[in-house]
Amino acid sequence: MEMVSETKVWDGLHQQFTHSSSRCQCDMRFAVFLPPQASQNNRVPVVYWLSGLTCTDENFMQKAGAFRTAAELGIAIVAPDTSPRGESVADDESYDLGQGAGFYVNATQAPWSQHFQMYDYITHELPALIEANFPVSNRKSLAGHSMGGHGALVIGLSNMSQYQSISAFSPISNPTQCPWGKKAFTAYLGANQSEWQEYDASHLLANCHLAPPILIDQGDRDTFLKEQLKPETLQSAATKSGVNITLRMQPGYDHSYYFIQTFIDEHLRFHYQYLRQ
Ligand SMILES: N[C@@H](CCC(=O)N[C@@H](CSC=O)C(=O)NCC(=O)O)C(=O)O
Repeated sequence: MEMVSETKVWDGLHQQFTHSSSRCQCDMRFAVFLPPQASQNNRVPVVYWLSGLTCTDENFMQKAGAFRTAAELGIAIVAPDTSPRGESVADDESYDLGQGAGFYVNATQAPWSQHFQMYDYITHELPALIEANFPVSNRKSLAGHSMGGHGALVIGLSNMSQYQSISAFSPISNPTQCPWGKKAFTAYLGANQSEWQEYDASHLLANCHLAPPILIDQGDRDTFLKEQLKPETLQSAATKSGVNITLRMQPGYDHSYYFIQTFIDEHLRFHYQYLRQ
């Protein structure tokens, strides 16, 4: 691991790193916020934040305003990049495919499959790296926005014993049935749509009987709401399986980090209930 930056904030530390990823076969970048309570004698729990399309490790850390409450509660935050990157990594000229748009899946199709293994990277490689190198415990939760909300729901619902809780802002809730998801899944997973289901939160939720606590916030003035996000499908899936989720429609809010900034404290306090021991 190589440190790229270190900055004191709210008595804690914001740090950025690059490291060589065995799963993605390239250098990957992530950011960490360590609260002041973190030390080798006091390992703190972690919220993994998964960002949306076009984001890097920096969008959430710079725009969400999460550090004051994370420092108060003693929660570390890890924000990975949203895809592999680099000149030797496959890309597409559109903003919703390729670099910056990894969709948290393990790609099976050329040219993506060599590096785009984001599901395994987020689920296995990154937590192992974080737990080996930082003063954190193995108690962890997932949160994310839009494409990252999809990632948080899919990874949390598929690995329930690993995560204490899941939250999402404006998640892509039914990616097999929306334009962003169809485009990405066709490219990364191929044309056989039965291979897509394991990465669709609505499908996973409809077919499970138990889930970690789930909180979702969605702005009703989000321009992506009807065509791309479809939270009503997630609610129907939860109703079908009898799993309880909290889905809050927030009047007047859009898809931006202004919305995330408004409710991030509530999401951190939600996770804290389940992360503290
Ligand atoms: N056309 C826009 C679309 C990109 C966008 O809105 N990205 C969101 C996530 S959308 C779903 O995953 C985002 O978080 N942007 C970064 C930010 O800091 O706001 C565009 O090209 O920007």
